[in-house]
Amino acid sequence: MASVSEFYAGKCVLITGATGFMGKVLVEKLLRSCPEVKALYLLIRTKQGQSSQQRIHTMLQSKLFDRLREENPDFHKRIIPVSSELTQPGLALSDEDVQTLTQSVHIIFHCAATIRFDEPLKHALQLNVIATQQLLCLAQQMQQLHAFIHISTAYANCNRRHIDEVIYPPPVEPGKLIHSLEWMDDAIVHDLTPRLIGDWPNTYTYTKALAECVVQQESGKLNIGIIRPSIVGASWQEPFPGWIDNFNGPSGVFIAAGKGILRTMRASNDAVADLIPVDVVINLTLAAGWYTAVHRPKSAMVYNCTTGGINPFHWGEIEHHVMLTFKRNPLEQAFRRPNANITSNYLIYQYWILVSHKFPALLYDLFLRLSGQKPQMMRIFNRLHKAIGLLEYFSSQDWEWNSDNMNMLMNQLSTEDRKVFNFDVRQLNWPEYIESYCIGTKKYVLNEDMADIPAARQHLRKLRNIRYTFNTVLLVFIWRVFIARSQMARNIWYFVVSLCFKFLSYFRASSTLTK
Ligand SMILES: CCCCCCCCCCCCCCCCCCCC(=O)SCCNC(=O)CCNC(=O)[C@H](O)C(C)(C)COP(=O)(O)OP(=O)(O)OC[C@H]1O[C@@H](n2cnc3c(N)ncnc32)[C@H](O)[C@@H]1OP(=O)(O)O
Ligand SMILES: NC(=O)C1=CN([C@@H]2O[C@H](COP(=O)(O)OP(=O)(O)OC[C@H]3O[C@@H](n4cnc5c(N)ncnc54)[C@H](OP(=O)(O)O)[C@@H]3O)[C@@H](O)[C@H]2O)C=CC1
Repeated sequence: MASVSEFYAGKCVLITGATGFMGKVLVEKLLRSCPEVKALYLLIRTKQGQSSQQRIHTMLQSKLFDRLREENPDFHKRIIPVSSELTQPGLALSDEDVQTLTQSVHIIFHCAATIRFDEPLKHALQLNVIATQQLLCLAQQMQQLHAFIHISTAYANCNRRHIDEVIYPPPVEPGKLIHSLEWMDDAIVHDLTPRLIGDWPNTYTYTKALAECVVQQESGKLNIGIIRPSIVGASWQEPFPGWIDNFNGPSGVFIAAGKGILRTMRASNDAVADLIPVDVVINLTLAAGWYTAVHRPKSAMVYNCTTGGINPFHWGEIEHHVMLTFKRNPLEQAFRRPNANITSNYLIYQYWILVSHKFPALLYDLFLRLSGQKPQMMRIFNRLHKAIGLLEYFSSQDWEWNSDNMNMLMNQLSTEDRKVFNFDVRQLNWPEYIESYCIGTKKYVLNEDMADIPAARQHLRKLRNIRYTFNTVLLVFIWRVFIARSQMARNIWYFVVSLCFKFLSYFRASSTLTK
């Protein structure tokens, strides 16, 4: 049987969402590990005045492609950008492009989606469900298509505790919802959203559940694979450890904690933190493309791509390793020294929000006002609170995913493919991974130079001295106010001072005697 890279040789691959976090890693890995692949058709919309060609050109300059550029400088020749706005009828493809795609594409990887938790339902439905439906419709017309791989999420069924590798019945018939929302204006949909999404925490997970159902309904004779990654984090090994380029999921939390802004968050210490490195997800996705095309399973195969059941790690442990890493490798211009704690107790959480977030923000904004600058800290904290509020659902509980298909797929690979397309998360060393993840946020998200770490450490020492001074002044001030008002406080104060004095005299006398 052909190996994975032999299978992709001479094949034309269509990818949506190629400019996104996972899409980029997919493009890079496909070109690097399957160098004989014929062409990658990337469906890209124009954005901020940039055409799809210009956007690809910019994307390929990024550090992510450094290794590939070195190994194969001509790699870009296999990339064919196709202008497409997925929320438009017919995916806004030109007739010419439809013809090319239907004649030549062999495998589709559908990654595009809106992953915002606060996306208005109509838009989330348009992109995550209707666009998927349209892409499947296009796929049905493709003459040589071997496999359609849909990227879903492990949280599409987060209303359940135990999640098998099956497509569950949808919360509502997708077609009916699409028709009902068509005539409603945005305000009505907004008011109805909580009722519609029911047990789901946001429009993202809800529409991803509907999308899976659409994939099943519209699959016809297509060979379908559905990949359900959990919380996708920085790369573990490839193209280099720690690569990450966004603030989504835990990355923003790590950065905010490293900068000393975030001091507390609601999460359960003992809940499993189901992070999965992006390169693991992409390796599994490519292997699933191969398996689906070669074995043509009768019904859609679902792959829960998670770590919790195989190599569990908990939020409490993540907190410990994140703090350790940022103390050793501080971020530049930190607001305060990194010191964050997670708690599942609502009252304790509110207390720390007040004392460690709001109070310092107020003080800092006061300082900014007094020095003639625009206050900004309270605004930053309000946004941070909104973001961590949206993540809380995922960090405060855990789920149990069955990953039999992931294990089955691994057993189907040759020894060589298991190395090249490694998704064996038993080998993942969590403390090492979390360290390289945090360093990755510093290097690739914040573009900070590792050579500037001594200066960042110096800045932390300065912040520590400011804190000591501030605390001492505050203590003396409070005590002075207290002493002025209470006879008992004065008596305690005189007692403590005389005790110290006596101790000092005794210490001096005994040291003179011993000389
Ligand atoms: C206490 C420390 C120790 C840590 C241990 C505990 C950690 C617990 C972490 C728990 C994490 C749990 C994560 C669970 C996620 C599971 C979900 C399922 C997985 C998936 O299937 S999909 C991926 C998940 N999707 C997301 O993560 C998207 C979530 N984001 C949003 O919905 C929106 O961004 C949000 C939060 C509503 C904010 O919207 P808005 O205010 O409109 O801001 P923008 O998004 O437009 O961003 C503007 C600007 O700010 C940057 N940004 C975004 N987020 C952050 C952040 N957290 N910190 C700093 N900066 C951030 C963003 O990049 C934009 O910058 P520009 O330069 O582009 O303007
Ligand atoms: N990140 C994670 O933690 C997880 C992600 N997933 C799933 O993985 C997939 C990829 O996620 P991720 O890479 O993180 O997401 P990103 O937000 O990074 O990327 C989304 C991609 O979709 C494209 N896109 C969005 N809207 C349109 C549109 N109207 N027309 C054309 N293209 C569009 C974006 O293009 P543009 O650059 O033009 O905006 C971008 O390329 C998604 O299906 C998501 O549900 C699943 C589990 C976890």
